[in-house]
Amino acid sequence: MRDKLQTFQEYYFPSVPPALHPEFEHFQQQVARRLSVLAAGLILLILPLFQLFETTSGHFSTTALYHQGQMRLPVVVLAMLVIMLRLLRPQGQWPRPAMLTLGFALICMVLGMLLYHLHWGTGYAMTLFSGLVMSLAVTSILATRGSRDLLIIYLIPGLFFIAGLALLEIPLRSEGLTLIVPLMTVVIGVILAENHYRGFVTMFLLTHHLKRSATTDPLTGLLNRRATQSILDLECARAKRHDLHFAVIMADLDRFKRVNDQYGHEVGDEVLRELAGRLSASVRKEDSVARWGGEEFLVLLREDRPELVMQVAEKIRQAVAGQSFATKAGPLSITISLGGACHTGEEPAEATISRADTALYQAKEAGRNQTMLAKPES
Ligand SMILES: Nc1nc2c(ncn2[C@@H]2O[C@H](COP(=O)(O)OP(=O)(O)OP(=O)(O)O)[C@@H](O)[C@H]2O)c(=O)[nH]1
Repeated sequence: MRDKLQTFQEYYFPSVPPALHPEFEHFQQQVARRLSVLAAGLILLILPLFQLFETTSGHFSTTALYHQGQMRLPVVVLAMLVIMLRLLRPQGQWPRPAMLTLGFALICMVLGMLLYHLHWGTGYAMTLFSGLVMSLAVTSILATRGSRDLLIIYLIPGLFFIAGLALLEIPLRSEGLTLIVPLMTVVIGVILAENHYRGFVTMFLLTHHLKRSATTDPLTGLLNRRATQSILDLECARAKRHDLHFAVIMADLDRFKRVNDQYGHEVGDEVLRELAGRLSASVRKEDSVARWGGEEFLVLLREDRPELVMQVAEKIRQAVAGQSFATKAGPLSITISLGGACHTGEEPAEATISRADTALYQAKEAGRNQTMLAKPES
């Protein structure tokens, strides 16, 4: 029952874990960027067309046309501004505020026009009322935070509209305008917006999950080989351009086959997981730790001083050998061998790794539980 409830909640009310909030914020900005440009484009297409249609229809007085134009103009200008921002500042933080302002202005416009036509009894109010329903559908799609955004878009214009109705003494039951229609519209809008928002959350969580699976090793949670290769290529490019060098340490558990053979793969996996934690704890935040292969790990240091590389490698060696690994087969004494290499000149990452591998091989040859540093590239 509890599991079913949890599945129901995850399916219908997915939520973003706090740790992912900054990434989700970025995702929402991206969605808002796309939607705001779409909305601005539609506004620029539709509002002038309406104005043109009304001007040529002959149903409106010049004054009414002038007032309608005045109410449409700010929204059109805002839409133009959004398009300009997209062109001038494609990566700026404007999309969400821009979208809220656009939605807000659109609703102000429709409600203002509705009030205007109700007050002057032009017979156009019902058409505008349909326009209001359409705008609600549009704004609920624009609301990337569901009903929270709708509240911002509707609250103030809605209050002004109600105040306007009271001040101008317009009866609510006018030209078929009943309370039930706006209420139903609001309910549908909120459901649409919330559904849309939850769709975003699900899409974000799925994308995040896919990205994570593509870049991390499922057993240890460390970066996988593919992701590390891209990072190393970037580091090489950075080293070439900014003269910022790096170093790699290859680390390989000693006689790990024996652990597997003696205690089974599950215990071996426990050791690998525990080792991942110890490796990560031995380096700085700006460094990276990756699972390079079976029981082989790669540490990328944003440093290339040989004495520091040796110091870190030694720290890792001691972190492994100095304390036994708690497993379900009991505490196990494990050791690790390490080989470090500093990136030099313009050598490709593979060359640095290969030198670190050679140093690692020498450490194994020298009796294991050792650290060795590769000679600089000749
Ligand atoms: N449990 C577990 N074992 C793994 C995993 N990946 C690789 N291994 C094991 O790691 C062991 C590697 O053995 P070898 O390459 O012979 O090396 P070693 O026994 O560590 O000996 P040296 O490296 O020479 O010290 C093999 O038994 C693999 O099965 C894994 O994901 N889980």
